[in-house]
Amino acid sequence: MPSAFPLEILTTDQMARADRLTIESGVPAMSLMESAAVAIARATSQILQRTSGRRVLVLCGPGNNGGDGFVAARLLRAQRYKVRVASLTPLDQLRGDAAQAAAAWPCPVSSALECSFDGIDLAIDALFGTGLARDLDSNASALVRRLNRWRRESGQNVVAVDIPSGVDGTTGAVRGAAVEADATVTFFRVKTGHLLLPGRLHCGALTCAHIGIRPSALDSLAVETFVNMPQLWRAALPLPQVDGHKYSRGHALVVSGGASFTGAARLSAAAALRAGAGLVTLASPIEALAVNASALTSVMVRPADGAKGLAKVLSDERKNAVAIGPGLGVSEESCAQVETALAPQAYRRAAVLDADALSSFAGDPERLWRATRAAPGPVVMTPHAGEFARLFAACESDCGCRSKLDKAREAARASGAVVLFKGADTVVAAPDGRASILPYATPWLATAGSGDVLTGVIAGLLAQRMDGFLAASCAAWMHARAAEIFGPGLIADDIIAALPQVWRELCAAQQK
Ligand SMILES: NC(=O)C1=CN([C@@H]2O[C@H](COP(=O)(O)OP(=O)(O)OC[C@H]3O[C@@H](n4cnc5c(N)ncnc54)[C@H](OP(=O)(O)O)[C@@H]3O)[C@@H](O)[C@H]2O)[C@@H](O)CC1
Ligand SMILES: Nc1ncnc2c1ncn2[C@@H]1O[C@H](COP(=O)(O)OP(=O)(O)O)[C@@H](O)[C@H]1O
Ligand SMILES: [K+]
Repeated sequence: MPSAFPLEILTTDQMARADRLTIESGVPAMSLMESAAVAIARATSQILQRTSGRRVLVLCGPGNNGGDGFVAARLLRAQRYKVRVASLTPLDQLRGDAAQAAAAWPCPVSSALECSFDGIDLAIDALFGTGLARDLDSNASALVRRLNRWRRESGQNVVAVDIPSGVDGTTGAVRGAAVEADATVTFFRVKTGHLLLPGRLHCGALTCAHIGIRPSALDSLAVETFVNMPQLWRAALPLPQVDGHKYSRGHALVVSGGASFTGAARLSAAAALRAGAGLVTLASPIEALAVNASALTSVMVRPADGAKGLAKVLSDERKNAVAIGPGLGVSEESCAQVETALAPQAYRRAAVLDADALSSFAGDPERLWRATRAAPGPVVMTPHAGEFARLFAACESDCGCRSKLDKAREAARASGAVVLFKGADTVVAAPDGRASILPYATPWLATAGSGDVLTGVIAGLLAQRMDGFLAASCAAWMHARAAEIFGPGLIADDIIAALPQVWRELCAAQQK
């Protein structure tokens, strides 16, 4: 996992407001730019010390991102680095702080469109930052492509100021072309575009520098998007109590598919136990009872055929969280089972819907929303991109300018459920507007059954009565951390086996 960031994630509009509020409160804009440049110069010289490089090219754009570049150039020159500056815009067209920063640069400035990278040890990308308002034009795109080619061919480093130029700071989309950076230094708070793909892949090592904007600038921004890291959900993390017992840790029920599709639900069930549920029962079709029973030890198995059988097993109120979908099969009977799992009850049973529990409603998602909205407790849905597209066509059919985060939020509002939108940049969105973005997950997680394990971890946390949004966020993090601990060669079973180590780390941090 990357080093910790501040919890809040901003859009570029929110960042601009925080900036404005800070300047209105009396902090000079130039002092923010100076602090930003100090952080850039520090990151640059750390890399140059490592590579023993001395020669730096700073590419400056038309706005304040370019202004940061001019100031960083001056600071690095003062540290005796050999610095050249190239500008995308004629200097007489610069305005405000950027013009002031350029005026304080004591050496000649060349045109960025014609600049050479010959003999350069490191390039600073200060072309566009959070003010990027449209796709790069052909000149800027050509420059970015030339920079990327130089980086790949020379093996030298590129440091991006605030965000790699061409990445949309809010959506993470590439606007025509985008810089591929080795390190990105952003300011105050990370932006959504740093963590959503493809933006994250352009950032390299991302750090967030304090530049003098006070946290109180967040007060009026109503920030609802957070980095998915332990700080977000640590206070709600369920831990066994000295005076507790297994029932006080909750009882998760996992619904199994037919005889040839039982592995998925067993993975979920084992993961729910490892996530801390006091008891886990597998509701199995009678035809699959023998295979399930012979493959399980600490997970209990009960016969349950179809929706009726499930209703009978669920008549025990102590089964307070149900996971359904892995290996279930796409059918009308599956729809009926999901409706049974979500049926209004006098008590708050929680539910996780994954895989076939979602796909079974592809032809009539409104039917599923009726059930999720009426459900008595928290409901978490865990679609991957294919399942999301099938179920949330309305959130998908747009001009292409909405981000994964926007889509997940919209889906959560439409369904009244927490939506965990899987992938390398897993987003969790709650119907009340809260959302989290997982900053990192190893691609070794792309292996059969990995999603089934995630479903089980969520069910285990929900059984322990964790809030739906926090449980889904925590599960996504634990899942990713377990995979990171295990490392290369991972299969789904290994995620379950690594969960105790994740708990040990979380408990150790809790005791500090
Ligand atoms: N916020 C803070 O607290 C602090 C922010 N700081 C820094 O300021 C940066 C934000 O500065 P910014 O607002 O001037 O925007 P920036 O990214 O330089 O670009 C805007 C310029 O680009 C132009 N332009 C836009 N798109 C274009 C395109 N496709 N192709 C061509 N041109 C395009 C646009 O022109 P226009 O749209 O007006 O035609 C305008 O001239 C931020 O990333 C950080 O580095 C720090 O100093 C510390 C404090
Ligand atoms: N490239 C990737 N990087 C990080 N995590 C990934 C990547 N691809 C998939 N994952 C994660 O792996 C899991 C796969 O789940 P899913 O697609 O449902 O698989 P399955 O159905 O086989 O269980 C999800 O948690 C997803 O976020
Ligand atoms: K930049």
